[in-house]
Amino acid sequence: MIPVVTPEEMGAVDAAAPEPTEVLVGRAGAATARAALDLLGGAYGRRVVVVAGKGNNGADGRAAADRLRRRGVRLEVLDAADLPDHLPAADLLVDAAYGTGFRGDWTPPAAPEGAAVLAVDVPSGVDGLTGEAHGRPWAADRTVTFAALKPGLLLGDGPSLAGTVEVADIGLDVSGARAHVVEGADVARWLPDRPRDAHKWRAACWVVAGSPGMTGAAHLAAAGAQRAGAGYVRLSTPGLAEDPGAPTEVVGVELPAEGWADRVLDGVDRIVAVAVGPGLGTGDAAAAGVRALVGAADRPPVVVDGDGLTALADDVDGDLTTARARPGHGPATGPTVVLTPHDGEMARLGGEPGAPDRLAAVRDLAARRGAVVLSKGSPTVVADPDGRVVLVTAGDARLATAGTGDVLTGALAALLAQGLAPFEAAAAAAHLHGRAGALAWRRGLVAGDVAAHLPAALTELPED
Ligand SMILES: NC(=O)C1=CN([C@@H]2O[C@H](COP(=O)(O)OP(=O)(O)OC[C@H]3O[C@@H](n4cnc5c(N)ncnc54)[C@H](OP(=O)(O)O)[C@@H]3O)[C@@H](O)[C@H]2O)[C@@H](O)CC1
Ligand SMILES: Nc1ncnc2c1ncn2[C@@H]1O[C@H](COP(=O)(O)OP(=O)(O)O)[C@@H](O)[C@H]1O
Ligand SMILES: [K+]
Repeated sequence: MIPVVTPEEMGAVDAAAPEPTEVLVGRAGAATARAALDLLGGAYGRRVVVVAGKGNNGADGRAAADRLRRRGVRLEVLDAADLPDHLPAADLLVDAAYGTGFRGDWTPPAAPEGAAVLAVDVPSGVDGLTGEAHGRPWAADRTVTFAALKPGLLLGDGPSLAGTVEVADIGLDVSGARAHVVEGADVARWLPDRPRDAHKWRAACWVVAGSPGMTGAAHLAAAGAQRAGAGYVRLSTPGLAEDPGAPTEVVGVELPAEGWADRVLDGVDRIVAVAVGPGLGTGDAAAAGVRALVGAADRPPVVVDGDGLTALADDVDGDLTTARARPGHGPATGPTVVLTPHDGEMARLGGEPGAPDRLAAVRDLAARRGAVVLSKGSPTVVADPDGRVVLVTAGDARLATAGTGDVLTGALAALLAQGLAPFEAAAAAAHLHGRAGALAWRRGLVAGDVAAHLPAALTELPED
């Protein structure tokens, strides 16, 4: 996992550092110079313009300039507060105007024609916390950031202005970071090996989704569960007697349109995880069923999505979502519910989509609900009530097609069924879902393709 530290948290890390700022600036400058040489493909005779501000970000840029000059680079260092209308010609522009201490607005003159742009810590003008661009910052080809990623490099305008991001170790201790970016190696570590004596019931899940005449979401969730490694998938659409369109290997179980939660609770003995909500509808019977199931003291871990989330809107203090799972089902301590809202559902749950500090907003909602919250988007953010947060950057705009959220719900249930704790199951599902989209088609992707490529995403994970 790659640590992610807010500008404010970075201030505390900095204050706790045993070394003086000049030493850290020296290392930051050295890392910047290395990245510059890499971008330039050499040193002697190359032309570099460094735009440096009056704070430590500027100091990093000046330290890099000193090193590059010693290597034979033709250097010009310009004061960010006093720039000409036209910057001199250059092979590389080093953007060291402002870093995490930026405030206000920044609309500099255009970058020199043809010059590559290297941003120091964050592209100047991009808010290190929110990723919001103020003014018209330069779009970097590469950003060298120090000690840890900053949220602003991952959120809002950050990803499109930062280019390729490299984290340079400058000797600061970021082991206390509360947020991380998930990598394939993490997912590989969390996934249990299939035991030699595996049998299908070891990873059985029950998908309760869809409504008569609206079965697509249910099929996609079931397919997501199958392809993310569930041993057995039971599918029920309340009020629907038969569902000939369901995937072949899925076992259909009939549920009445009303009062179905009791029937589910009666039948969950061998079921390790439940998914509820996609396409269920927003009628009273559906909502009552979701509330009764989620609030039951003897249910397996459950992932709630779509209309299931709407049914939980009034459960503002998490009375239902903090119900304990049945002993032996799910983790002995910690949350047993995962909520997977998109921004609209997030608002319905009383969360704050579009909050300036998105990580804090998701963390707050998880704490209030006593549940893991997976906030869908670019990137997806997962928070545990204990304050841990991960960002999943694997997915991209290819996933913006109807039904992909249903696939994610099923995949998440399958990972819960394989024994992952809710926080890790959510993070792993989002990662695999994003990778599945990336491994499928570049254009024309539909949600079923994402399910179909989950095995490829599982297979490409590094050996643990
Ligand atoms: N944290 C660490 O451990 C380490 C951090 N390091 C580096 O330090 C960077 C943070 O440094 P920083 O705190 O000095 O802030 P920085 O981003 O240089 O900007 C603040 C200065 O700019 C000014 N200013 C701001 N906006 C402005 C505007 N629109 N227009 C005009 N002026 C404006 C502001 O002025 P003031 O508001 O005070 O008037 C103040 O003087 C960080 O990103 C990283 O690169 C590394 O060196 C090593 C270890
Ligand atoms: N631009 C994007 N970048 C990354 N992921 C995206 C993007 N747009 C959508 N997604 C992902 O696609 C899925 C959409 O889910 P959801 O909004 O529930 O759609 P649906 O209800 O149609 O299934 C989520 O996993 C979301 O994170
Ligand atoms: K900068």
